[in-house]
Amino acid sequence: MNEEPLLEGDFGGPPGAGGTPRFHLRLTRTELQIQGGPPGAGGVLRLADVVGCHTLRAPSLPAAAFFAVYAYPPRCRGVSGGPRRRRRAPTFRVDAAPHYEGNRATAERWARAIRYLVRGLPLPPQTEILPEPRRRRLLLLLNPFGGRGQALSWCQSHVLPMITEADISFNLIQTERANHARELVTGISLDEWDGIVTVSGDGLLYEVVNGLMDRPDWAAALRMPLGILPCGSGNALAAAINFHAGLAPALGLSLLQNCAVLLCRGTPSPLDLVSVTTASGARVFSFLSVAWGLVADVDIESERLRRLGPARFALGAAARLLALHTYRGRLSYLPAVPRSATADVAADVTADVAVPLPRAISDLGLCAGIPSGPGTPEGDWGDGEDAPGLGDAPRSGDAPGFGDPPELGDPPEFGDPQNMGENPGKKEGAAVGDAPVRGDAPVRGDAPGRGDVAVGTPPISGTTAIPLAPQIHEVTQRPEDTPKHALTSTYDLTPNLGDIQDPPFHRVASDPASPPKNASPRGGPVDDLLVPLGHPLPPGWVTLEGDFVLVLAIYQSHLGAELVAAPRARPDDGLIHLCYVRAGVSRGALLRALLAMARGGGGGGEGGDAAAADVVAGPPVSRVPARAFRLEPLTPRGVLTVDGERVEYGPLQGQIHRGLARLLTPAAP
Ligand SMILES: Nc1ncnc2c1ncn2[C@@H]1O[C@H](COP(=O)(O)OP(=O)(O)OP(=O)(O)O)[C@@H](O)[C@H]1O
Repeated sequence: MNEEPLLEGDFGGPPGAGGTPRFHLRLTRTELQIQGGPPGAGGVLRLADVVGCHTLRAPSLPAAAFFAVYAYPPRCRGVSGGPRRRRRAPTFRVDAAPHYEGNRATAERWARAIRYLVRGLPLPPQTEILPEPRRRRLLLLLNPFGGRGQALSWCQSHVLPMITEADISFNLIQTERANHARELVTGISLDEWDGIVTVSGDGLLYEVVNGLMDRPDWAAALRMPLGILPCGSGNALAAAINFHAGLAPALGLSLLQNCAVLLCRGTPSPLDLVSVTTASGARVFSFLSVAWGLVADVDIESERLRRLGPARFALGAAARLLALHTYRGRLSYLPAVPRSATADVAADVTADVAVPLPRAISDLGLCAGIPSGPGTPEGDWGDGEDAPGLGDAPRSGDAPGFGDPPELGDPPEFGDPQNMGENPGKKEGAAVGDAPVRGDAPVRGDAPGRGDVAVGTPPISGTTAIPLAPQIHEVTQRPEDTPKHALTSTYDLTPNLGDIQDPPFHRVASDPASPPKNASPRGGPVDDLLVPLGHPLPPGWVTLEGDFVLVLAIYQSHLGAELVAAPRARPDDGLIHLCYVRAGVSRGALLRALLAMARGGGGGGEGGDAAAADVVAGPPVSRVPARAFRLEPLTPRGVLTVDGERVEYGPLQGQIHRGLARLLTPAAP
């Protein structure tokens, strides 16, 4: 309540409330403070929960103007999956001036100021003459079969009304088959859109990223802001966005509502991509993870349990724990740590045998800290019921909740973009097949911004001097040492069925001779940290050889909506968080590690994230921050996934490209 108000004024209630309830409003940068009105009507509306504000007119009160604030504060606590949000639309009457024009000007001043604040746009000092912020146009791509198949109904009931209130115009296209989204984005006209948003799981966004990379103008295409509305079974990126926004862990509809609110408030921010090259030379771009062993097996084997939603992963993991497999292979990586810090990294890596890793890494300040609090506080806007006397503006297409149905203001200034009566989702129905559902006709305007973002990271050269634990042997790697069988074996695509003995790992130092750089086989930046698969690694790389339960290269905090795998990972930290568990781990220790990950993702409720950050960090999970990695499976059969999608089995390698893509995330207040 102490923040300096940007606007302050006295207003009446909605049309049906008559003239008596009067409200005193104060608008600050972070909240709308509502005082007065009937008992219980006051309170504070956090702008973090507000998606838009429209001006309205009531025919029965021709001189008055109204403005409605659309907010979705979290309501119920204790609901499984996190707090649900409930729509609020407090509506205020402006009636101080004798004529409509004067009242409309005041209502519009408030509405625009709120819209600016919600979108994080800089407010000019003089708020009297705010120009209308440009309307955003989103291309929504929806997989009707993602997750439990609820994407379309959830989108219609929860997303489309909200983004309409946020003045976002959209086209909604349902995908008809795998790779449909990928094909679509290779052909779209980029400057018609301010963002591409997938409504499904991580797999659909993976298609979009790689479709943009297929374009000849891939560099410009990757400037297109991307968003995700989670309706899949994994929803890892959505959970990471939720996490970094400081919101309480959420699942299902709660997570979707959170992400929809965040999207309405979103501005583009950098998103790291990892280019992954497989044995055949295919190159894909990944925003989430590369997995081998337990994680990949569970992901692919639980596909048939898709209808269970996120529970499919818990069941799959339980089955895999009972029949634990190990995989022999060679994991090499280019540490992300500068030379001066090698001692700490060495401690971590060597400690694969004995000491937890991530603490030392975070102590080096390489990773941004995780948000301190588990969730943002709820506003004190009543306790679940509508405040008496403070009528909510009707939902678009709903019967009005008060006597006189509000109307648009004057058409020239309050035209379609403000049209409260318009609800594309309800009015027109969502398209099935490739007929797009039109929201409002897209407005042509500025092409999406093309800010400069660093592509790639400077190579780190030099040979790392690492003190070795007694169990680990250093070997100088020469070309003839390259495991030819690993590079030339025929890999089939069935999971490994046999456990393998657990010999100690070997660290292999790389050959200092300067190897050839990896050429870019198709669109995308050159992988300047990599040499072609099959060539000896450049100086500065570290290699571990042995038997693994899992190897996971992850660049987001979450592996699934309920699984925090790298709590300190940020979407743009320029790091591959390399996690691995070596053979010999007990089932109990592995189960504890998985449960700690699940606690971080929501199983532990609020506060779980921070606690899990420490638990997940310890043994048996070893972690190394890296810029690039190479994985050479020596077990001839197994599963490899990129962003949860299966790729050819065999050696692969990847390098991070910092901030190569852009992600729609909420603007800082
Ligand atoms: N209309 C469609 N019919 C069949 N498959 C589709 C269709 N649209 C997309 N796909 C494919 O479905 C797969 C899964 O999609 P998606 O990842 O969006 O959902 P999910 O698997 O439930 O979620 P998650 O990846 O988060 O677990 C992707 O490989 C995608 O290519």
